[in-house]
Amino acid sequence: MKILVLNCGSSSIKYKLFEMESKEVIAQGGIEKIGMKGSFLKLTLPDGQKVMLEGEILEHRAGIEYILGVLLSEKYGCIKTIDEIKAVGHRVVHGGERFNSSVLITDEVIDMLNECIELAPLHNPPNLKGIYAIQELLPGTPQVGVFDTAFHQTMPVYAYMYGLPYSLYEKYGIRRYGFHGTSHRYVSRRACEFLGVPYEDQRIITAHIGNGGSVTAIKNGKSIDTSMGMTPVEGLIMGTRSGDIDPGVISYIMEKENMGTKGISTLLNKFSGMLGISGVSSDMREIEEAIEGGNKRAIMALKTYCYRIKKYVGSYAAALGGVDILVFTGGVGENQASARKAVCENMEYMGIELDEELNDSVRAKEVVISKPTSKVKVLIIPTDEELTIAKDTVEILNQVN
Ligand SMILES: Nc1ncnc2c1ncn2[C@@H]1O[C@H](COP(=O)(O)OP(=O)(O)O)[C@@H](O)[C@H]1O
Ligand SMILES: CC(=O)OP(=O)(O)O
Ligand SMILES: [Mg+2]
Repeated sequence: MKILVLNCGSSSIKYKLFEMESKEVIAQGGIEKIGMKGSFLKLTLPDGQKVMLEGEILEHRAGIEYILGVLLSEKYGCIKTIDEIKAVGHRVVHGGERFNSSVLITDEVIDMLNECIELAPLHNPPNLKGIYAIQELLPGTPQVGVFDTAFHQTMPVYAYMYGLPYSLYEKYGIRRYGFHGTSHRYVSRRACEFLGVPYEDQRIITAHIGNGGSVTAIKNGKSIDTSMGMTPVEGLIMGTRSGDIDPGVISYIMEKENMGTKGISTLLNKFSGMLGISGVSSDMREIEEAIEGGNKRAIMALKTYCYRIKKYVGSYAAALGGVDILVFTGGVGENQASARKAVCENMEYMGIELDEELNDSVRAKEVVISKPTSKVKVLIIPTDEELTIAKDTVEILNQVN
């Protein structure tokens, strides 16, 4: 059975087509710069080769049509007819309090997703565009929504409530929701399978550090706290997002710089984080290059970045009453040894003993990187949000059929 997974962002669409019997990815790629000059589709061929196909892709529907065309094409395709795609699974960023697990997309669900737009004005509209496009282009094909927020719906009230007037929670749903749930769920479970321990009685901290990043505390298989909040800007310092700051700073900047709400939101989401501190880039590889060249601000940015992750690990150890497993994932977590080392440094008191040599020599594979004597097992688990979405999609199809 073939399942198409879509991750529709504001200017991009990532896709993977899975053959579920073998869990194999039979086609993958992404469209970037939708609605801008120079939009293109980049696909990875089965032999790993990358191909760029340029095209005027003005909106999401056209993008998905383009993707389906490529999947069917003689040159780069892998299916003969469109109905080989049995279902489509979508990454949906914000499910509010309405969704604590993946769902079959119905008209009622679409109405609820529209209600969640206010909570995630940047993320949910493109997700919905992807759903509408499939309704039109593949009519009758079941669609499943897999939410970033769903896994964190188990957080206790004292972890998700802000210190604000309660009426704002009642009126607008202002509370902490958390994101990257699909990734935290997948890597925490995989880590337990890999170690051969029961998921249901472990205290786990997962650090998903990519472009966006979040840390989650998982107790007995349930998320009990996570570093992102009502929006994905809270918590860690990220590629371009500020993470935690004193809320007083916001009104101060707005006043001093004569900035409106749009301006401050763009500043915190797009021009802050590693990019803002270093002045070099939001991309960790470019930061590393600058550090090698002795760039002081890049060095400071990386220290600040790692220190924030370390503080979350420490606070979640407190929330969990101890830690059994610490997992690193995401582009940085999987690949950058120096960040993992900085996070784990001087944490022996907590039972974290990193095998530094091993940590330096491994990347992007499932591996234990702590010493055998370490009380906390530290692991790298490459995340696979798309496979998780595809599996959820099959599970839901089986439930409704
Ligand atoms: N080999 C590497 N070494 C260091 N950082 C890397 C490496 N590969 C990827 N990264 C970093 O991972 C980040 C992107 O992570 P990823 O999880 O792919 O992002 P996204 O949140 O967009 O899915 C970038 O900062 C990138 O520089
Ligand atoms: C929700 C979110 O922050 O996602 P990403 O890190 O992929 O931008
Ligand atoms: Mg990612």
